[in-house]
Amino acid sequence: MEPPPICSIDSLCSNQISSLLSPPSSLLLDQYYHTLLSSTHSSAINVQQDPNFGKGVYAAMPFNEGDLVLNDRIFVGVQHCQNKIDCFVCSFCFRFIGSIELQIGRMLYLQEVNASENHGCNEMEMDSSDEEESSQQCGSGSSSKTKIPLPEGVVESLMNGQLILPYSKEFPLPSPVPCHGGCGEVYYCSASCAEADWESSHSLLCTGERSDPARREALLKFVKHANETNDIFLLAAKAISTTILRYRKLKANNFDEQVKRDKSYDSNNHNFSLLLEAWRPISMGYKRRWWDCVALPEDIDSSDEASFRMQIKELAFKSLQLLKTAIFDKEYCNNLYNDPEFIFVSDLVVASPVEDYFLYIDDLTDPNKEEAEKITQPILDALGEDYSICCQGTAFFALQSCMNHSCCPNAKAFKRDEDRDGQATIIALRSISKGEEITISYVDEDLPYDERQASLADYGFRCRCPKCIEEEP
Ligand SMILES: C[S@@+](CC[C@H](N)C(=O)[O-])C[C@H]1O[C@@H](n2cnc3c(N)ncnc32)[C@H](O)[C@@H]1O
Repeated sequence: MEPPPICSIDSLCSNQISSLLSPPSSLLLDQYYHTLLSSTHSSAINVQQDPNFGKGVYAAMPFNEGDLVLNDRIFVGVQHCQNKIDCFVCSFCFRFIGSIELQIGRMLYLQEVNASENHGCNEMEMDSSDEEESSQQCGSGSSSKTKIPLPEGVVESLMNGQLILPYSKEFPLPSPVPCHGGCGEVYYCSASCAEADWESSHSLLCTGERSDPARREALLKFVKHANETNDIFLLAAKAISTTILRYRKLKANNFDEQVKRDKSYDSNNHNFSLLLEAWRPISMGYKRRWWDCVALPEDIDSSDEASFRMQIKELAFKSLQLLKTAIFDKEYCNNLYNDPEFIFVSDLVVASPVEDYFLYIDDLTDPNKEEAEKITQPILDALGEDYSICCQGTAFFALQSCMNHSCCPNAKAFKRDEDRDGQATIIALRSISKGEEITISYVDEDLPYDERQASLADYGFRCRCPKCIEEEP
């Protein structure tokens, strides 16, 4: 197979690219995380470096079992393509929107359309998920055998608000706010989320009538390619767009000041340092090349690994070229990011209010339960197991991504009842003393030693936590 062509930018700007990709200095790291922790009021933790494990998160105060250690905001995140059929969520904070009726009606309607068109997205799904995981990820249709369709017109009545389900008022959801760029693709839980998303990335990625027609066409090609291959490219597009927009903002704010201060300043150098500044949240994160760390799918023999990796490397290049055509920014593209290195991403999960609703109905006592179930049972039968599908996606969390793994962790990522959006919530599993490292488990820590190491190999490292050192044969 032909290796992908090397873009001339690599040779023209190789110095700048390598300076962007080189690991940040300890001083920069300390300054960055100090500022990030104070701006997010996360005074309970700090980020320190260890010669063996790199960055890690440490307790700046003691925690008791069950205490909240960290609520980490999403820096960039995307909902998985197929999950969009099942869960209608805010495109910025991933909170469920609309109403219980709209969630259910929309899910049943879109599952039906999807089944009849029979063209799923992510046909070449290639993240570390195994088959079971990716069927959960796709959600739709996973339990179609046990589903009993609703009488005609019911789905429509759920979607248009004519049918109100008993007790659904106990689960109010924010009204959907459409994207003001007019793309009709994304919705939000509030005007402030719509604005924040527009400002941070969507103004470059919107395919609505406010965008230039040539760009729109190029963007649609990029999105189609991502949907047909791997939606990690959509996350990368958000990260790149966020950087470009941060850069433009920094430049606009700094330019006049610099000219006033220093009439002989070198604008090229200055712009490059602003670009570095804009890229900082990503450059500080833990990064690896995507095609190197994607787990080898089970149906691919290890002797074919090299050609598999070459194939997905080409996919990444193709995706990057399509994105560049769509959101070309001369200064950004000539200086930054021609090499799809990817930040360490985490799963994004938000529990479904539809599941909570049916659990609530189940907990009612007769005669209220009996009365409610006359209406809700046929709906539950139509949904099958899909009634509990949660919002799933991938996101980059600036602080959570600094947390090292341990097979005997003292904290875990856990959604509490009040956590209704995509933020990463970390809870103490036991008492943690001040100064102790806070660790989470990336895999099931109850698996035997060999299986843990095999699972962690998908994350690209061999675990050296105290439990593994002790159990090492
Ligand atoms: C999400 S990052 C954690 C933060 C990272 N230490 C850093 O410097 O940014 C995951 C990476 O940290 C290292 N790491 C985390 N836990 C480890 C462990 N238990 N044993 C060995 N390396 C570990 C591995 O290099 C892994 O790929």
